[in-house]
Amino acid sequence: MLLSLTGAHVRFGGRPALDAVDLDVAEHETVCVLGPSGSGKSTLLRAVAGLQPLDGGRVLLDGRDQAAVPAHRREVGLMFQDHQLFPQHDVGGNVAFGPRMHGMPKHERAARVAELLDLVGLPGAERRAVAALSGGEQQRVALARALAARPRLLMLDEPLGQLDRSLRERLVVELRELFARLGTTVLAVTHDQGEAFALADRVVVMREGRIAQSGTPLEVWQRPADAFVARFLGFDNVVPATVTGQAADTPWGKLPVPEGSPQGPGTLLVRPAGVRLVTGAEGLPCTVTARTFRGTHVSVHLRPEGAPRLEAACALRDAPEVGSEVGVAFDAAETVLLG
Ligand SMILES: Nc1ncnc2c1ncn2[C@@H]1O[C@H](COP(=O)(O)OP(=O)(O)OP(=O)(O)O)[C@@H](O)[C@H]1O
Repeated sequence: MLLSLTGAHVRFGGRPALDAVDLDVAEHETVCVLGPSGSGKSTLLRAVAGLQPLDGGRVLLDGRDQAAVPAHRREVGLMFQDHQLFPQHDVGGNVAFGPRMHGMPKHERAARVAELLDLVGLPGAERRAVAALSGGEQQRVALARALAARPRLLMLDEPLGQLDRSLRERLVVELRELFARLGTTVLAVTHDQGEAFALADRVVVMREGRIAQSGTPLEVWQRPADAFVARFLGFDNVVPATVTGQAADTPWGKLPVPEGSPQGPGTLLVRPAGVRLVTGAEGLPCTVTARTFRGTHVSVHLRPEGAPRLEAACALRDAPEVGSEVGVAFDAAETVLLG
């Protein structure tokens, strides 16, 4: 493992910000830490970078305990969300900062800077003023600067935080390609699940200083560990359920569940794609309370009588009007028992 945290604890005024965190990052792996505001993501990065001492547990880089290693001697690069470029330096001066600090000779530095600006898609931008760059360009310069010192581990805090959506979606693809090409090991934190799922080989979901779930994007998406993770991912159709065979008793009535589902009491999730609108008197009667266009589909909000609200994903042309009465049927293939 390139990075291992074992039993990492950090407390602020008695409250845990990191609570018994165990986390491994393998060489060449990109791990994205995801979680709501205040769940401990930045504290985790700062602890690895040596900017935040641990109250318990260990940080190992390449198997070596980092307790006595000061921040500037750890082989990690850190890129913060407000990219903090030096406004008095041009682009080249910003990217060359780390190599200069490490005493790299001038001609080597120039070659390294040119290579990195090429990599991040800003070839020949050395002499441009950072104030004259767009937000996305500044982000790339910050990334080139973080990569310039060739860190063993690159850590990104909300790397694309302030950019608009289309730029973020484009950059996330470019970053993934770049990291694969360079073989960079990356630990990134974000509160944006789309970003995390697009960038990561593995996502780690945090809750109140603890790891709620760790897995590949597909594993976490298909099988959220619990109701918290499911809701954090934006799934709202989550209810208590009791499973017997291939049926579950829920507040929405008896629902079909996949073969092999855990039996007895539990928590059930139905993805919006598994909430089908049916005609006439069939299914669970619901009132349509809202419709939101999502580009590829319409998210339809439904209020059943005396049961928790539901969200359905509908084709654009099939979405019913707000206020209409519809019936709902459930699809076992889109239903998951959590935990
Ligand atoms: N220097 C500090 N002093 C006191 N409390 C702190 C300090 N830094 C963080 N905390 C607290 O520790 C907890 C975790 O904070 P942290 O910044 O790691 O969360 P986060 O997941 O990165 O949040 P965000 O997404 O808002 O950046 C929060 O409750 C926060 O208030």
